[in-house]
Amino acid sequence: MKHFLHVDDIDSTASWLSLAAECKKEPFKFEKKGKGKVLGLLFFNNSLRTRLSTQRAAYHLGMHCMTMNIGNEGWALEFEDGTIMDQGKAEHIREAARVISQYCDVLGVRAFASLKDREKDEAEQVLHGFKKYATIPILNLESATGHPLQALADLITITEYQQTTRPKVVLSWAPHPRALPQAVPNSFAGIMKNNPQFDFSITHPKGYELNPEIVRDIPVFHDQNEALKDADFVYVKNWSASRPYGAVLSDDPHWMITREKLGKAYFMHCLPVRRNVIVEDAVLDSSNSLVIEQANNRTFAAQVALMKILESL
Ligand SMILES: NCCC[C@H](NC(=O)CCC(=O)O)C(=O)O
Ligand SMILES: NC(=O)OP(=O)(O)O
Repeated sequence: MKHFLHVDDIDSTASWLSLAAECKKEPFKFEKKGKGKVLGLLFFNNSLRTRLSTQRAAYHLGMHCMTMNIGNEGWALEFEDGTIMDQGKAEHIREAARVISQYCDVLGVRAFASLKDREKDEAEQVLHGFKKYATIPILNLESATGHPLQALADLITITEYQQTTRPKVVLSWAPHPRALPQAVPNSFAGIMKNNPQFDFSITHPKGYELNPEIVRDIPVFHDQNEALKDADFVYVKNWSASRPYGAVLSDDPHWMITREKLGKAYFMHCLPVRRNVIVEDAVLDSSNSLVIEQANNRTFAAQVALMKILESL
């Protein structure tokens, strides 16, 4: 039984990418693989792309899909052990995960970082709670620290559009009015690190350092203009600071991506994106923007991850 929790669960980039291309060319080629199987999708947070693309991927594989906004519609879940449950939490993860495992064959979970309690976020309390107590494989639909399905879709997109063997890919921070998680930039940096064929670097203001275990030798620039020079792909995302944990230290509009800054590069973002805050209209409305193609590749990233899980059952 294989889970898909992290970009490191992609055991061979080449084989996953070629399977994604096969699925994209002929989406129903493997429609017998999931026959009679049920995919459960649990959302503790909002979603457009992840919810619909994963359902679509399940359809391509002949799986039945059940989706629940567990954060709003389910019983409030307790994750701590030994608690006297006389407050707001009605059900313990120990029962909930085992019960769901009787109804589903694979379980997708979306549970963002709280951005309040670093320890709980880094321990992936929700995702790992389901992994520990469910008896079926778990698919990460964006957790506290990672969004591997997004990173896989992004990798598929870059390989489709790259014009040189070693394109320059830059991950750039951009301003946002709210505090957002580091899950997307962590997984994008992680998948780039696992694929050294790309000339990858990161740019962000001081104080927005990503997880040092992921960043390690990746070049980091605090001067965005210097970082973006001659880039082929500019992947843009806001994230909140690591110290103080979850803080918004800067809303400097000079970090917004403009047409002038982008030059000839392709623009990438996982969506949803705030127009004229993260990036100006002229970029999103130009042929340099790959955001719609990235969102399309979410279906095939999910289809490949589900196929790998189904093969392991
Ligand atoms: N799944 C893709 C991104 C999800 C989330 N973005 C957001 O919550 C943006 C919401 C806003 O713009 O208010 C994030 O950054 O991890
Ligand atoms: N990119 C992404 O995960 O989008 P949703 O949050 O809409 O699922």
